[in-house]
Amino acid sequence: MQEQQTIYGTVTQIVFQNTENGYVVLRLLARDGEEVTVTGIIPNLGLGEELICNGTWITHPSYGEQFQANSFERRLPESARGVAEYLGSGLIRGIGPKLAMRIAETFGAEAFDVLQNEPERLTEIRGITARKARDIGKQFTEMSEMRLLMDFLTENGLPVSLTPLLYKRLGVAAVDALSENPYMLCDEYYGIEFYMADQLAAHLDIPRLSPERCDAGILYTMRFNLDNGHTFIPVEKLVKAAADLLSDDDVVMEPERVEEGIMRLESNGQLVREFICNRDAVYLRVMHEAEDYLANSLRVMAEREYQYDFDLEELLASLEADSDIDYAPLQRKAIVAAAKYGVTILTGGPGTGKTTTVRGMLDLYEALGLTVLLAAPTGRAAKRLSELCGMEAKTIHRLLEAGYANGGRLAFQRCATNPLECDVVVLDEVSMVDVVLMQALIEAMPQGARLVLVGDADQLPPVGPGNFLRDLIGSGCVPVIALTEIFRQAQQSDIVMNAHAINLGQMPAPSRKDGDFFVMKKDNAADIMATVVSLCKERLPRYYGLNPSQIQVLSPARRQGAGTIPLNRMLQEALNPPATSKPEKRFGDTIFREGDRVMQVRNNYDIVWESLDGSETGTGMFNGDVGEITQIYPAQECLIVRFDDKFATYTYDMLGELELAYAMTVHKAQGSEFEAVVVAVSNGMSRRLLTRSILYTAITRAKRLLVLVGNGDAIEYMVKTNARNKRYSALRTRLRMIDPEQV
Ligand SMILES: Nc1ncnc2c1ncn2[C@@H]1O[C@H](COP(=O)(O)OP(=O)(O)OP(=O)(O)O)[C@@H](O)[C@H]1O
Repeated sequence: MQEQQTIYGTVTQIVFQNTENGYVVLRLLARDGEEVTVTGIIPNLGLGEELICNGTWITHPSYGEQFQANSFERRLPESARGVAEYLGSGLIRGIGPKLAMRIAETFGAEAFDVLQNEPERLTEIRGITARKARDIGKQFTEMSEMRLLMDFLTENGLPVSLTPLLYKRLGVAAVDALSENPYMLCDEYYGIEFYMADQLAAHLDIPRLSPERCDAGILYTMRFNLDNGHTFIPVEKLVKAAADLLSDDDVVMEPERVEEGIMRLESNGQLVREFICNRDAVYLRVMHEAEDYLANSLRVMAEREYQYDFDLEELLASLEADSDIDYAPLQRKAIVAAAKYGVTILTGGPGTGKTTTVRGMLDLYEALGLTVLLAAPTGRAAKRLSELCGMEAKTIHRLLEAGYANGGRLAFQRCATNPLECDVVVLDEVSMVDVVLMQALIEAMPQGARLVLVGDADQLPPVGPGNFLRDLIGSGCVPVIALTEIFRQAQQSDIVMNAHAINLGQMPAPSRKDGDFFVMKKDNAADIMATVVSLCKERLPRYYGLNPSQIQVLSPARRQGAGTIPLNRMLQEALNPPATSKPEKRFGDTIFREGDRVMQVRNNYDIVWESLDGSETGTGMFNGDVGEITQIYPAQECLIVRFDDKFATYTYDMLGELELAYAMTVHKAQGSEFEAVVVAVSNGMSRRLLTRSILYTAITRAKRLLVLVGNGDAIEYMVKTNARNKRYSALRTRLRMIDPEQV
C-alpha cells in the first residue's frame, strides 16, 4: 500500500474542475517552494486557497507524478494577493480580476469578513453601487454556506450534487438538520439510497439497532416499493424486506424489532395498517389517504345522474345529422353517458374510435352549454389531444397549477378550496395516471362536475403507484363503454391490426411490401443496434422521406442488450457526430452536444422557458418532454433546449434532469406518438421487461411506420407473455366494499 502523506500549499492554477462532482486537477505551490499537481474532490475551489491535503503520490501514465488527495482541509487565503486571486477567479458574479484587486487593496486580509458581514462597505470602492454590494455580499454568504455544506457532504461520502437541493430547502440549517436526522436524505425529494444515509448515520455514531435507524429502514422499504407500483405491502413482506435491508455481517435486525418499528410508525401516523384484500396491509399514510379518498369520492360521483327535460339521444341525433359523422351504437352510448353520469369510462384499443367519440362528447357538451376542461398526463399527450379535438388540452400538472410550496415540496394551486372552474373534466391516457395524481385532480373538481376518463387499459400501467384505470373498470362501480370494433379506415393499418393481434397473443402478420409494419429479425444485440442505426440514418430517410427527427427509437431496457443507453451512444455518434463547430458538455457518462435530441426526465416546475418568438415566458418542464439542444454556452455554464414551441435554459448543475433521447424506454414513451417508431428487442434484456404490454405499448406509439428489429425468440416471448407484474393495490376492493347508503 502507498504511504499516506500530507502536503501544504497555495492553489496557483485550476487545471480542470467538474462543477457537478467537485473533481479538480490543480497546481499547488507547496510550502517547500515546489509546484505540484494535485487531484481530488474539492468543490467550489478558488485560486489562492490554502490547502492541507492528505493522500498519496502516484505516477500517472500521461501526466507523470501527481498527488492524489483523499481528504483535505482548506482555508481561504489571508494575504492581500491571495484575496485578489481568489475573488478574481470567477467564483462570484460581477467580480472580475480588476475589481478583485481593488477589493483586496482596500480591505486587505479583512476582505472576506467585509464581504460576509458588512458588504455595504464595498461601496467605498468606486464603481460599486449599494445594490451591487448587497448582491456580492449575498453571493459570498451563500457560497460560504454552500462550501460548508459541500465540505460536510464530501467528508461523509455523500454526493456533492445534493448541495443545491439541500441548500434550497434548508439553507444554512442543512448541516444541523442532516446531523440530527441523516435518514431524511432517503425521502423522495433527495432520493438517496439507504446505504448512503446509513453511512452518514454511522459517522454520526447513531446506533445501528436504534429505533431511528429501524424506522428509517421501514419507510425506505415502503417508498422503494411504491416505485414498483404497489400502494401497500403485506406486513410479512415488509418485515422481511426491511429486516434484510437493516442487517449485515455485523448487525442483525430481528423481525420483532421491525414489527415494533411498524407499530411506532403506525402510532405516529406515518403508516396505516389495515386488513384488506385478505391481507394484513401496510400503507404509507399518503397512499392510504389516496386510495380511500378515490374510493369514496368516485363512488359518490358515480351515483350522480343528471336530468334533462329533453331527450339526450335526440339531441345527439340532430348534431349527427348536422355533421358528416355517423356514430356506431357504442360510441353513441358513450357520448350520452358522458353527459348523463358523474363518471364515465371510455376504453378501447387503437383505431376503435375513442378520439372520434371524445369529439362527439365535446359537441354535445357545447350544445348543452357546459364548460369543459381537457387534460392528459404528459405534455405530448396533451398536445395530441388538443390537435385532435381542436381545443386546448393541458397536462394535469398544468391544469392544477402545480408549483413548489415552501421547502420545495410539490403543491397544487387548484385544490378543494380553489377548485377548477368547469362542468366537465375529460382526461385522456388515464392508464398512465397514478392514484396520487388522480386524487389531486378529483379534489380540485368543483362540486357536481362530470368526469370522463379515456384510456386503453391494455397499455402499460402507470409508473407511479396503483392501477387506477384497471381497478376502476374491474370494480363495476362506474359505467364503462369498451369500444371493440376496429373502424374500416383503421383496418388499413398493419400497425393497428398487429397491435390488436399482439394483444390477443398472436404473432404479428408478416410484413407487406406497401405496409406500415415491418419486422427485421437479427440475432444479437450488436446486429440489432447496427440495424437500428442504419434505419435511422439512411434507410428510413431514403425510402420514406422521413427526417431523422421524425423517427423515435424505443427499447424495453436501458442498459441491457440493445437498451437505450448503448443505443443513444451509437445514434448520437451517427446522427450528430462531434465537430469543432459544435460545443459539448460532459455530464457523468453522457456527452451533450449542440444538435442532440434530449428528454427532461423529471417534473421541474422552476425551469424558466420563453416562447420561440419571445412573446411569452413561464416556468415548468415535465418528465418526458423531448427537445433539441440548440446552444451550449461554456462561459455561462448553461445550455438552451428547444422544446416544440419554447426555449428552456439549463445551467450545468441541472443536467442530471436531461438524458439523450434518440432512443427512449417504452415506459418513457407512454402517452406519446411519433411518425415512425423503431423498436429494438434483444435477448439479454431482463425477462421482466419482455412482456406483451410493453410490446403493445411500443407498437401503438407509431403513427405512420413501425419497424420491429429484434431477436425472433425475444419477440415471440413478449407476444406470449401476458404477465402483468403484480401490484398490491386495494382500490378495486374498496370501491366494491363501500355501501352507498353510508356515503
Ligand atoms: N363512427 C365512425 N364512422 C366512421 N369512421 C370512424 C368512426 N369512428 C371513428 N372512425 C374512424 O376510425 C379511425 C380511428 O378512430 P379514432 O382515431 O377516433 O380512434 P382511436 O381509438 O382514438 O384511435 P387511436 O387510439 O389509434 O388514436 C379514424 O380514421 C376515424 O375517422
